[in-house]
Amino acid sequence: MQIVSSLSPLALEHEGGTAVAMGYFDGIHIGHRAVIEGAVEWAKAHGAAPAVFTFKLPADSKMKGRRLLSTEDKHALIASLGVECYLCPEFEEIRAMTPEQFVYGIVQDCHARALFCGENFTFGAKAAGTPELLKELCAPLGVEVVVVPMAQFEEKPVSSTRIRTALEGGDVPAANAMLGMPYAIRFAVQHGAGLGRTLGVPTINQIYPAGFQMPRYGIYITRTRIGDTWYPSATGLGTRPTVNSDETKVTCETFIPDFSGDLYGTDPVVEFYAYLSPSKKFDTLDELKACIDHAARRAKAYFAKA
Ligand SMILES: Cc1cc2nc3c(=O)[nH]c(=O)nc-3n(C[C@H](O)[C@H](O)[C@H](O)COP(=O)(O)O)c2cc1C
Ligand SMILES: Nc1ncnc2c1ncn2[C@@H]1O[C@H](COP(=O)(O)OP(=O)(O)OP(=O)(O)O)[C@@H](O)[C@H]1O
Repeated sequence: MQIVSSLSPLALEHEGGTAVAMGYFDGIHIGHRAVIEGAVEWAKAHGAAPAVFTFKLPADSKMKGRRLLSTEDKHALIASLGVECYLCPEFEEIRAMTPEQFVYGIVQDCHARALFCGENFTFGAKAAGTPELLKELCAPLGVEVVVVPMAQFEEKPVSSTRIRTALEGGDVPAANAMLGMPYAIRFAVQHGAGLGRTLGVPTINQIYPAGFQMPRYGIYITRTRIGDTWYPSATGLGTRPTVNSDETKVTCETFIPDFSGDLYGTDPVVEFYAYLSPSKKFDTLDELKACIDHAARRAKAYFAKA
């Protein structure tokens, strides 16, 4: 996938132009996929290159909520859908553009023959552009506009915002249904206090980077990929009240009962499946160990059934 990080013309290998899916696409949920797959299919049928036009926000930006996906994982998911060109300027570069400037800019830089978006797509300064205006502006240019119907979950449109809310409430099945895949993290394994290992429940510690959306604090059934193998696992996300009194220290700790080995320096994928319970402040470390073992048994039973 060719990645262009500013608003500048794409270098295309052939004359067929592009079909461009437009939007922020955080999470690559089922609605996003419908828009992107629409562009990929159109491109295949018309001898064009499938493209995505999106934009980058600073990590501390509040504009699109907290991140569901890292830039790398977003790229990998979009590439896996068959997208060949990825145009991703900083938001500042496009913030003040009128809807007309925005559309003419994309059509020119992407050599676009078709533009794809969802029904809730907005563009241009103050989000003034609508899908109707997009069609009006594109008609004289001979550029086709395809507005994809909103993908629904429980009779309401899916959005990245709804997925964030589901995660905040610990409703993993809803988040996963809207994502069309398990909610997952892939962060580097950090050194912890080493207490888990002493207790016989070693954990990988992963830290959510600033600006990322965290699920509700508590204990989850997860599975973890090491190499090419998926292992049932149990994850505790939060402040570890039994062993830590600093409320600002939040960790995501995963115990993988059927694996032993050194995972420091790796970034295993941890997929979330179900919220079990809130974390507790236990009086003894034996009780903490029993809680972690219990969650691990639940995880193994969950995947044994699946
Ligand atoms: C499945 C699971 C559940 C956990 N539940 C709790 C909990 O209820 N209360 C708590 O204080 N810590 C909980 N933790 C975090 C443990 O305190 C932590 O993993 C342990 O102290 C080891 O930390 P270390 O990796 O820094 O050595 C949980 C961890 C896991 C993996
Ligand atoms: N449920 C959906 N069905 C189809 N297309 C969608 C859906 N949700 C968003 N889109 C489209 O996907 C593209 C990217 O959407 P974008 O990430 O900007 O918004 P979103 O998913 O609604 O998230 P947010 O809640 O942050 O607004 C846009 O073209 C948008 O219209």
